[in-house]
Amino acid sequence: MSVRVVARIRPLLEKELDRDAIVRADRVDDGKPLTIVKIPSPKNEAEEFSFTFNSVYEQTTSQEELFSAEVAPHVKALFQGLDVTIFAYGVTGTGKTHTMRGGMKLAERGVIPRLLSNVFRRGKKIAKDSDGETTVQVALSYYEIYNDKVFDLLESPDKRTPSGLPLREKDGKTIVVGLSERSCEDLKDFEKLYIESNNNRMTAATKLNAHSSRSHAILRVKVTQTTGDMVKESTASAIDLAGSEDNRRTENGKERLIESAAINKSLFVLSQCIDAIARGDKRIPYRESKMTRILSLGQNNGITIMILNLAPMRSYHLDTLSSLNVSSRAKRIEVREIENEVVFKQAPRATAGLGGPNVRRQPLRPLANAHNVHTGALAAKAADAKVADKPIKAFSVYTDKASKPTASSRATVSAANTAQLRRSDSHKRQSDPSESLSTRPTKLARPTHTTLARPAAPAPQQLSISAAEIEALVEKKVAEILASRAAEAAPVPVPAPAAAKEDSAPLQNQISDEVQRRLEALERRIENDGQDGRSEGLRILLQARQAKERGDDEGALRYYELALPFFPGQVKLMGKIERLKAKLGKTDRKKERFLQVRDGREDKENVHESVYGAFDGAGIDINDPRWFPVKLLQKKAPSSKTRKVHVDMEEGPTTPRTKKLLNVVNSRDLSLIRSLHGFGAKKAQDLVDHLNLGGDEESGRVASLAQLKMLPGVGSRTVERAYEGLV
Ligand SMILES: Nc1ncnc2c1ncn2[C@@H]1O[C@H](COP(=O)(O)OP(=O)(O)OP(=O)(O)O)[C@@H](O)[C@H]1O
Repeated sequence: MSVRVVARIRPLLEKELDRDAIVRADRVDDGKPLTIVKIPSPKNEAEEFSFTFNSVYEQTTSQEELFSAEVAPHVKALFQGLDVTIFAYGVTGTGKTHTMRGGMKLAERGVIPRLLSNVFRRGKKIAKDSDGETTVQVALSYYEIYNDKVFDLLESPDKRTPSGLPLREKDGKTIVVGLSERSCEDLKDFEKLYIESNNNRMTAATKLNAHSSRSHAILRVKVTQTTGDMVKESTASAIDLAGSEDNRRTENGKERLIESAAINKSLFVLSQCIDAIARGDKRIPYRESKMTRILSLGQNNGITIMILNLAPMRSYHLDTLSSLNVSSRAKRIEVREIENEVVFKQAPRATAGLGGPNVRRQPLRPLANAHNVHTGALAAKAADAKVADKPIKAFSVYTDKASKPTASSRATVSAANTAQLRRSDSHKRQSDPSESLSTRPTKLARPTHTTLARPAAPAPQQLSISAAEIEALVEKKVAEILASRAAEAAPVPVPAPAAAKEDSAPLQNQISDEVQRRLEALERRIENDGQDGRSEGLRILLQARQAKERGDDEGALRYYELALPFFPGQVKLMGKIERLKAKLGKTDRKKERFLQVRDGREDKENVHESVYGAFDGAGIDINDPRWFPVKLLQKKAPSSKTRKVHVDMEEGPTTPRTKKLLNVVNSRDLSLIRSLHGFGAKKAQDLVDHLNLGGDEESGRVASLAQLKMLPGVGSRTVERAYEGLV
């Protein structure tokens, strides 16, 4: 499975003015292809956000150029049996339909007709080259998902039922019951069908765009190649997604809000799936929305191309940032190292403010969560319900490649912005070593946030930061640094506890030089810790936690097991492993029994005995340090005290200590027996039960230590420990 995420900036439309264009394509270096989208910060024009993609297509890119670069190369793969899925994602009016469907003129035709044209051409060539031995059939289905309901676009709208077409599982696949499929002979055939069915597509007016598409339109092109008995089937899916705009800026009515909630939910799941595919996760949450479920997204070997459509206009500013953010998450894995960079410019640009005569599209209310994926309240709710801990945007922050920010330029960054940046920096990844050094997130960048956050003049509270507060700050920062390290190694950022972030926000703005110094010292300490493997272990643990949080139990188990050698004998960690194993049906009962001992669910004191008694020869490698701390494995030579006990038990006279021990045992008093070393609750209870079976206190009396050690469940080691414990 592979994902490619590209951005396409549409040209200015007739009434749009050049001076209102704020989105531009850029490259990491001269001579390199365009891979960066740059957009100013809505809060501070002096700052510019950079989002990196696999490829960026600027305003002048023609339909032909886009198709040749992004889709045509995969037609071959389609005929080799791979599934190809192409999405157009973006805000209403950014050119999704133009990209996928295009105009009527030949040059304006979009991805879909070009794809079909290529498919028919290649199909014919294959048939010809095989002298007719191989036949190629092309069949289409075309449907839309509107308000989470599936409607067949090849059928007339009056045949629709309000609930849409049902889904069923068949042979492990999700099928849309009753969805029609039409075979297509050639391009003309296709165009006729496609034009007809597009008329059926649900469109509804929103304030943003009178022809706004409020449904996802999915065209599936099934290619069947038959050679004798051999049948090869593959599917190309082209999806024109519904607009991803923020409801709060569209003044939608109730009906539109319901539509938007459904759209946002499915787009959210889509972005999660794309992310998961790109990370190479085993678990893709494709079942969580109808669209991804029907597409079985990420379930087969295949190629997914996501085209992010962008309007260059200022009036789309916040929505553009939102969708850049979503798509960059998807892209992050492909271009791992330099996504979502925030570039601090040297000096504020003398650009116009956010207003302007051409700002027609949205009132630019400053939204605190400008970087959220879907900022609509309903979407947030849906997202909360589905994924309680949606990963935070992974903004890497680095200094402008031309020069590092000077003190003065740093000072231009507002505290609010830096708080936002700080939140994200904990998820920063390492730079791609292949990138020039100047473009890499510099180490300087991370601590700089705190410097940036420092008010120009020290606030009075700054002086009142107590040692405890500094400690708390340092703690938090360490957690952030560790999380950041983990994020560098892991594909997905760890969501740091929201509460902690909220708490720290006001304080972090007051970070003093002292804190800064201590943070640096701590960083160094963590670096040094790394040498003894502990921080590596912590990093793996964090990865495990991330996997667990995204519901990937298999992955979590793998990481926990990997972390175990760094923390041999760690009871909690082993407990986690066993619980996960139990959940995944992988429990080894014998190991579980051992863990009961280790967890204190069984007698901890008796661990030696349990190790050698219960597990000896039971298939557990007791020399495996993952399971047993070395200390416990080394059978110690009996101490002089132990030897004394042996003598005492076997042949020596009854000492006061022996008497005392036997008295406790013979008292049959549970709490007294439990107070003995080596006697946990269960062992004590077993002993009392056994003694009670033996008759009254006189007849059932234990007369010697040798007799005591013969009792079931007691053993010589227990007796030794109990004896030693009685000082
Ligand atoms: N690359 C382009 N070249 C020329 N015109 C374009 C381009 N992209 C978009 N347009 C024009 O911009 C307008 C909006 O595009 P389009 O309808 O494709 O947006 P959309 O994202 O599909 O919107 P919706 O979500 O409402 O369907 C249309 O008039 C379209 O012709």
